[in-house]
Amino acid sequence: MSTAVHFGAGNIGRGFIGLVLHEAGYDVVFVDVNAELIRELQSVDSYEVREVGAHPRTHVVDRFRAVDSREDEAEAIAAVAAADIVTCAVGPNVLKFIAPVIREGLRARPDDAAPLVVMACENAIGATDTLAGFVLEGAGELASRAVFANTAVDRIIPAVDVQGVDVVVEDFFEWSIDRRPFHGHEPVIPAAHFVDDLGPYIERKLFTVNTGHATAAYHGYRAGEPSIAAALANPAVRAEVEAALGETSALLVEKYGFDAAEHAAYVARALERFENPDLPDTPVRIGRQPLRKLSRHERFIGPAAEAAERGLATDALTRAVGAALAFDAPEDPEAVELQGLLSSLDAAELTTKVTGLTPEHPLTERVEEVVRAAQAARPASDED
Ligand SMILES: NC(=O)c1ccc[n+]([C@@H]2O[C@H](COP(=O)([O-])OP(=O)(O)OC[C@H]3O[C@@H](n4cnc5c(N)ncnc54)[C@H](O)[C@@H]3O)[C@@H](O)[C@H]2O)c1
Ligand SMILES: O=P(O)(O)OC[C@@H](O)[C@@H](O)[C@H](O)[C@H](O)CO
Repeated sequence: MSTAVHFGAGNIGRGFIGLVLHEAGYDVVFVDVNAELIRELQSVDSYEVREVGAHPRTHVVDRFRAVDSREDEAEAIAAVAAADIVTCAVGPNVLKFIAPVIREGLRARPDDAAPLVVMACENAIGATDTLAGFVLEGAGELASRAVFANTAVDRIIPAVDVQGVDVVVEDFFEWSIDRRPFHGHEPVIPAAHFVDDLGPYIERKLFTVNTGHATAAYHGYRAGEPSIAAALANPAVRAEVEAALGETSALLVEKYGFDAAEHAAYVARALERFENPDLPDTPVRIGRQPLRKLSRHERFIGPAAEAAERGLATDALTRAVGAALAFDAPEDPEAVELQGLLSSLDAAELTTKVTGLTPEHPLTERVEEVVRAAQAARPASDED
């Protein structure tokens, strides 16, 4: 039996990647550091993945086990050493923390074992390359023991409060995997699709689905909307989302030669997905970790910088940056840190630190303007 080790038994782990690998015939080993989640997974023989939307369907995942890598790192390492595939969905900022377990798992593999397939499933460009860098740091000799392949993952899974470890997901998913590192020996995962060039897929997804989602979330949050559906029902918010996606569409169509009508249909589908009435989602989940989302190669500055370099419009994307700067959800550590930076740095310092834009970049002046506006709009407080 083939085995897949998946790091991150959260929404994507259980509701998307773990399910797809299970249905591809793999025994799945979930590795997580959330002790309560692992205990819950260890206490059941199966869990349900409930697809909601126009085509509702329920899947049962029943060939898995769960390991708490904080409690029992040796077991997690042994699972990697014996696995055929390792995947992860932990968040891009967490890759460095799972790398040592994967590294020691690689080291423990039999010398004659087939190379381990390693694929990060994160909302970030080149996430597997980033993971590979951490895994092989000081262990370059292990490179021949693994095949690292970048992927793009797309399925909206909010943190719906369901009983136990069942997961509610949208009735759509897309998992695109770069086939080039496999040199013709791709793993058999029928529901995934292997592509010769992942670039267009990951940028289309990140700069359409995630840019649109985050634009709706940040403008919606600032407008006081409680859900993403309500945000998109707010005409002013919807206009901002459509304008921002108009700008990323112009970039993607020019950069990759996408058919404009086909891309417009992809955008329209994304908006429909956001509004799924059976999938309550919130601005706070979608806007989580604003410093990550405002960083240089992410869903706002990534496309806006490239659009500015091409002389394309960026006003809506920079307005979305302004809305993101007002995201002060107290339960989000990055939102709290961002508000601290807004009060302690000047516009130029904050722009450089948060967005990674150089002072001479054609987008920088416009971003500094929205930073100054955000700083001026912040309520005065004692410590300011
Ligand atoms: N939820 C979605 O709609 C969605 C869709 C596509 C992509 N993504 C991406 O998938 C990734 C995970 O998102 P999610 O929504 O599943 O988040 P999540 O919070 O539901 O799951 C993340 C899991 O990682 C675990 N984790 C944290 N540190 C760990 C460590 N050191 N070792 C092992 N596990 C660890 C957490 O305990 C949690 O269970 C993110 O990159 C996200 O951007 C999410
Ligand atoms: O997961 P994040 O924090 O990168 O972004 C929040 C949402 O936009 C994201 O989870 C989407 O639901 C997902 O990327 C859809 O495929």
